[in-house]
Amino acid sequence: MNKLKIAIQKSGRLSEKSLELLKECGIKIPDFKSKLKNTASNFPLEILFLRDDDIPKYVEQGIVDIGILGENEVLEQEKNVDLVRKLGFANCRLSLAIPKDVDYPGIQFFQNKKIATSYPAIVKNYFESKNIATEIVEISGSVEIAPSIGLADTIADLVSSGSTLLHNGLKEVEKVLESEAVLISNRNLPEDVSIILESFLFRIQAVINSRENKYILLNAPNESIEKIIEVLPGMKSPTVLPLAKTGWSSIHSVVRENEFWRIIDELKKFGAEGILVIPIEKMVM
Ligand SMILES: Nc1ncnc2c1ncn2[C@@H]1O[C@H](COP(=O)(O)OP(=O)(O)OP(=O)(O)O)[C@@H](O)[C@H]1O
Ligand SMILES: O=P(O)(O)OC[C@H]1O[C@H](OP(=O)(O)OP(=O)(O)O)[C@H](O)[C@@H]1O
Ligand SMILES: [Mg+2]
Repeated sequence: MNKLKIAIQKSGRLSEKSLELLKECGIKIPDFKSKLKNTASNFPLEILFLRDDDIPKYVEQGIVDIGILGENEVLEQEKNVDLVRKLGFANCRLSLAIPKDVDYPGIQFFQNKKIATSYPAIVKNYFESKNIATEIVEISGSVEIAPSIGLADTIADLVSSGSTLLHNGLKEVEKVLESEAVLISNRNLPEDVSIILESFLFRIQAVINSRENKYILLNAPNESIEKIIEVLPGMKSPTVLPLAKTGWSSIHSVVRENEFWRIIDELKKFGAEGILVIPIEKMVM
């Protein structure tokens, strides 16, 4: 039987979360730390552990069928691959930063400036679209050091918490793009491999749904049930069960993680009590 071949980052910002995703999809990889190529024991998947920069090329050439890496790297390399789906981790942005004591009047500041970056193609396209002439200095890491050693006037690099910029005397002035981990695929997958990919994506969807949602249980006076149901969407509609105490019911539903606190406040207003919120292991819609 044919296998789906996936490339994930060997070590770095994406590796742990990529492996965690496979694990939550129920895929077992024996002895994964010591082998750069491995086979899952319970799913037709072969895993290659690579430098993230090499993944787009391998996917384009069909050496692997799919890969997990940062959207920033996919955009930079402009390879012929399909971006299949976003994965909701390794969220960051590619931003322009300048020395913190320098005034920033607006994007024209960058006219004729030297910009150090590991993302020359993205930065070049960005400034070309704005008709601003710049000189790009390509470096592969420790980009934030460039202005302080006279290598460039400014930088374009990935930012998440902003602490690297802060510790290197820089301030963020423009966001070029937002990025997160994505799954990319070769454009000409054989039929049997596409079928395995579909089944893998189905599992990923269930895992991501479960991460984005919580199961909620609460008790409410019967006269509030209608109002409470209005704020609790549920997968179809909430489950309502009578409690032993007359005039009261237990309501069960699913809420989105990012709406959770707003919903809780409304529920309390309608007299909800004993609210329990439980993580969901897997969620198939
Ligand atoms: N501070 C951050 N917060 C969140 N995500 C980040 C951050 N920095 C980088 N990333 C994401 O993680 C990806 C991998 O980053 P990492 O620093 O591990 O890459 P690398 O040094 O090029 O690794 P490799 O050794 O595999 O070439 C980046 O392309 C980006 O998508
Ligand atoms: O805004 P922050 O939370 O400080 O994160 C930003 C830093 O993270 C990334 O580097 P990383 O630590 O992955 O090192 P590397 O570039 O050497 O791989 C990025 O290149 C920035 O330097
Ligand atoms: Mg790399």
